[in-house]
Amino acid sequence: MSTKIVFTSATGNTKEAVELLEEALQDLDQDVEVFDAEDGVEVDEFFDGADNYVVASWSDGDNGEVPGGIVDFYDDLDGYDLSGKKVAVLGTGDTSYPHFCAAVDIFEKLLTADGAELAAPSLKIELAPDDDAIAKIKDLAKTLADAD
Ligand SMILES: Cc1cc2nc3c(=O)[nH]c(=O)nc-3n(C[C@H](O)[C@H](O)[C@H](O)COP(=O)(O)O)c2cc1C
Repeated sequence: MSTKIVFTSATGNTKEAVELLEEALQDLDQDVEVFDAEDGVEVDEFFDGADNYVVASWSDGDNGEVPGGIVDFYDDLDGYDLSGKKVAVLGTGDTSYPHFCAAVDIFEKLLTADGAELAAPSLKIELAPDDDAIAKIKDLAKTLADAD
């Protein structure tokens, strides 16, 4: 099985979560490709050639927004046909904001509206991954590896 991951991270928490997911998938003999959204990954190139697709983002704005680093990707996804694609969403956030991990909810809504199927429940992580979050990331990797 293969997984492509696109992420955005400003201070490193989401990047760390993505690196942990990449390692966990590789430990399960999965093929993994990771893309930083700030490098300008195109939606049609990203959603091609893998079994699973993961979108990972931190949350920005007082009421929760998609960060600037991944907003072009987000905008291009609006109305895109993702039927038949298996996706998962993860994000880091801060529970002191009114909408914890808002970008996770925003992406989950858009991806499913585009017809994608959730391969795993969305994963929300408080700031940098702690032991509990690391265990959940490993569970996510296992779910993705087992998805058919
Ligand atoms: C300007 C700003 C707005 C934020 N808004 C939210 C928010 O609405 N919800 C949330 O859960 N976290 C919010 N956060 C917290 C970040 O999402 C959190 O620190 C995250 O782990 C940063 O990820 P990164 O290290 O990958 O950049 C905000 C942080 C900043 C700086």
